[in-house]
Formats: sequence, C-alpha cells, structure tokens
Amino acid sequence: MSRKKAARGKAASSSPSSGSPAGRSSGRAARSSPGIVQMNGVVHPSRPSISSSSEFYDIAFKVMLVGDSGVGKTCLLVRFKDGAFLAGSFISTVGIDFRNKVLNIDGVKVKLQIWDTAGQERFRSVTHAYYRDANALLLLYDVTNKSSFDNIQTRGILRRHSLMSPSLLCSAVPASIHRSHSQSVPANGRRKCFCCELQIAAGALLPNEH
Ligand SMILES: Nc1nc2c(ncn2[C@@H]2O[C@H](COP(=O)(O)OP(=O)(O)OP(=O)(O)O)[C@@H](O)[C@H]2O)c(=O)[nH]1
Repeated sequence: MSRKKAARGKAASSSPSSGSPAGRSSGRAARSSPGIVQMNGVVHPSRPSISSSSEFYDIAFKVMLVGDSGVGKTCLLVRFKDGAFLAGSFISTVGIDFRNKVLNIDGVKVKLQIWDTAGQERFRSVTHAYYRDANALLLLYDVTNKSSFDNIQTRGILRRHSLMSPSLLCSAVPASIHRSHSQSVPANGRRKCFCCELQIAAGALLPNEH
C-alpha cells in the first residue's frame, strides 16, 4: 500500500522505524523473532529486543490512530516521532502507515508501533484489517470541528464491539490544537496533548508487575 504523504514526510518515511505496509518487514521484524511471546497482541521479548531503529525495548504495543480525514493524525505522529510540523498543502493518507518509537516508562523501555490510518471513508475496509491485535485506539478529533468529535464516539464504540476486545484501550485526543482560536469542541478543562496521551496509554498497558 503506497502513501502519498511519503513525498512531504520524506525524512520520516525513510526512517527504518517507519513505513507503509509494503515495507512492514522492518517495523515488524521483532515480532516474528524467535523467543518472543505474543499474547493478545502484546509482544513480550524473552530478553531485551532491538527495535528496527536500533533501540532496545522490553515490551511492545500496537497503537492505532483513528479519526476523520484532515483532523491532523499524520501531523501529530510526525511531530511526535520526528519533531517536525507538516505545514503546507494537505495530502491525504492513502491506506495506512506506521512509525515506531521507544519510550521509557518508569524504567521500562516500551516500543510503540503507531499506525496512522487514512480517515477517508473509501479506505475503511483496508484499514479495518490492521485493527486486529491492537492494544490501544487513539480517537483523534479536530477541536474546531464538532462533527469530527461526534464521529469518533461512534467509531470508538464500533471498533470496540467489532474487535470484541473489552481490554482495548480507547482514548479521545484533541488534534489541530493550533487552530483552536475557533475551537468548537470544549477541551474539558484539561488540554490533553498527543505525547501525554501516548505516555498514559503506554503506562496503562504495562502489566501490573512493572
Ligand atoms: N493550522 C493548523 N493546521 C494543522 C494542524 N494540524 C494539522 N493541520 C493541517 O491539517 C491538514 C491535515 O492534517 P493531516 O495530519 O494530514 O490530517 P489526517 O488526519 O492525517 O488526514 P487523513 O490522512 O486524510 O486521514 C494539513 O494541511 C495540516 O498541515 C494544527 O494544529 N494547526
């Protein structure tokens, strides 16, 4: 599956820890290595493993970014992974893409494999296949667009039911916050940031013994 955004996010896309499903082997190499136990989509290496970005990690989780087209999913992910903001003309994601990032949560190296799904309706059937084994869904909405907020509620409920996984972590996350001068969805007192939400999700997914 190719993705138009590769052109503008060149540096990020050329990273070995990111890619489209066509290049998924690098991102998923660790998952098929010997000695890795997979339970409910959680990857527990039997010893510290090395991610495709040459970073060791103790445990890995699959996180899906979901939301309407244009809410800012790719921008947030590229910002989180590479620290760059994708300004300029909007090029919609084609299909699905992913990036890896290793976080240190209370001394545990947590590898997040973050999947950026296309928001456009026509890719729904393609992206649906990638929800299997997901540990968390981050439901992104544009703070200036009320319907994008209403839609994530439906999407979150539908996903949870279709995956029949009550343990799946779902969280609503505001995006496009730099457009917030015309904010139409209340931030509920606390201004959640994408980076914080990923840290919270990673912490919540860790087994109790950590
Ligand atoms: N001003 C402003 N523009 C933003 C912000 N976040 C995203 N954008 C712009 O919104 C447009 C859409 O952002 P994307 O991240 O590509 O949206 P997406 O949710 O990935 O869209 P799909 O790939 O179609 O699902 C781009 O032109 C971005 O530059 C923000 O915080 N402020």
